[in-house]
Amino acid sequence: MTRRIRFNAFDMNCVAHQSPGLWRHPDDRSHQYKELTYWTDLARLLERGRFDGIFIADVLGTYDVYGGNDTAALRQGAQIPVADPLLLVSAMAAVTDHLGFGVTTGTGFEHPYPFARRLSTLDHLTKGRIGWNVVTGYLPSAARNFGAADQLDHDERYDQADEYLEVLYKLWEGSWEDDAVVRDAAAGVYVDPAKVHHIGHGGKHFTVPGIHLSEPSPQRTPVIYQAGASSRGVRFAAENAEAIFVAAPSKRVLARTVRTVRDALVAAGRDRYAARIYALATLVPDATDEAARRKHQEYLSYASVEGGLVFVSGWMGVDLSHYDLDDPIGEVHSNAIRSIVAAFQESDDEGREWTVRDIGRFAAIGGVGPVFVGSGETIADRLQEWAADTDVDGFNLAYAITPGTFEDVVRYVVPVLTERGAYRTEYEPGTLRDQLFGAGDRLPDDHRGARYRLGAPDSTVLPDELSREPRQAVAATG
Ligand SMILES: Cc1cc2nc3c(=O)[nH]c(=O)nc-3n(C[C@H](O)[C@H](O)[C@H](O)COP(=O)(O)O)c2cc1C
Repeated sequence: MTRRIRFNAFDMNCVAHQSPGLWRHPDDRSHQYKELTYWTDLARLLERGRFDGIFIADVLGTYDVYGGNDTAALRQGAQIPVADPLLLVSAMAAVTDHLGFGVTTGTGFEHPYPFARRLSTLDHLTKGRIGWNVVTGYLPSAARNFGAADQLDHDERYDQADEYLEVLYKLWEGSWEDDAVVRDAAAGVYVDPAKVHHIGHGGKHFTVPGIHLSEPSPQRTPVIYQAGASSRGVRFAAENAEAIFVAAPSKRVLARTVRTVRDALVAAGRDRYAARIYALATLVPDATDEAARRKHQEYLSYASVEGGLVFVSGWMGVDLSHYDLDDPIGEVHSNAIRSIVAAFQESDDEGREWTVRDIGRFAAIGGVGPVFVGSGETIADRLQEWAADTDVDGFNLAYAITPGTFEDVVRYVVPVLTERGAYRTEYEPGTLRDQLFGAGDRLPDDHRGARYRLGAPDSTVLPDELSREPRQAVAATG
């Protein structure tokens, strides 16, 4: 049977998300990120292309690792200025019916209580099309602006994220019963208090005794996305994620990453295919291979190696301005994104060692994923070959220019894959989770979040008689 390929669009509320320098291209509209019409036009386009969703990245700091300050990042517009990802969703949801929304927020910067409500609100407003990309952060500049001297240690950030998710699962899955809202006009009862439960959470980082503020939304827990690829990150993803973003510069590294992730899903007691895996890639299609090659060359003429190094320094947590451009990357220790360091410490698919210049040039279009250039047929061949050889479910598509790259994908690549039976011909009905797995709107019973449902083993819900006592009494027992 022909293997089906899925697409996600990768964007961010800023200019030239993963293509530093390309904001100078005359056809790039990324500087219009401040206008709703940029986002609503893009959402319509992606839905026309039957993408699974749009994934909106975010950081809460500047890329000030390169050169030890934020001068180069600002000059390059390297994900700065950057605006809020969540506020874009309602507008895009209003002009689409099926497109999913994967929004990124970090677990280190906001208390889970108001965050739980914001995502429930978006799940209601999108009719169940919201996903959350759980990130633990990697920029020390973000931590500093929240009052810390530095970010927590790499693995500790994941430990804290574990508890963050525990609080959220308790609020989303265990607080309100499905039939709690009765809207009984005759009896004058809007909510049946017996069906709303105080979650009773007390942990190392958070104390949340009360109820969730929102009533149950179509999916309750949003689709959980994750992109950590270190060994601790993979364990976290395997326990929580339903969609996993991976990024690797070569097919060999990608295949190994996917195998590791799928093995980890099994080790976490889940099915090998319980999470959809999307690999980062940038496509440069045109009517012919030759036209696409010319277009790629033109894009490269705008790409900024310095901008690429600003990003990679931030991702690696290593100031690459100290290296000679022709130095190999060698042995470095990272407290940022360990998997990216490891990926570049391997030779590329041709067996060459990566130098600092190679990395800067490579990352200047589409970050650390491959760039496929050619006609729709040529690119479809590559995507099908990579999917078959690496076992990914699909691709998370960065852009060289926006929306031009996505227009080209919808125009040249989607029809070829569809013709080959490798791409969906229409959206299935239902929520984002149902679109991804065809197994309903809610988390499956073998997912970690299900353990916090009312009556499930890890529920800490307070007994009714305690939670409905006058507040004084509850405080005394808590
Ligand atoms: C494709 C991809 C997209 C990511 N997007 C973000 C993002 O938007 N914001 C962020 O803080 N981290 C982002 N990350 C970083 C990861 O979520 C994770 O925090 C990081 O990889 C560190 O974990 P690791 O060392 O386990 O890989 C992304 C990683 C990848 C591979």
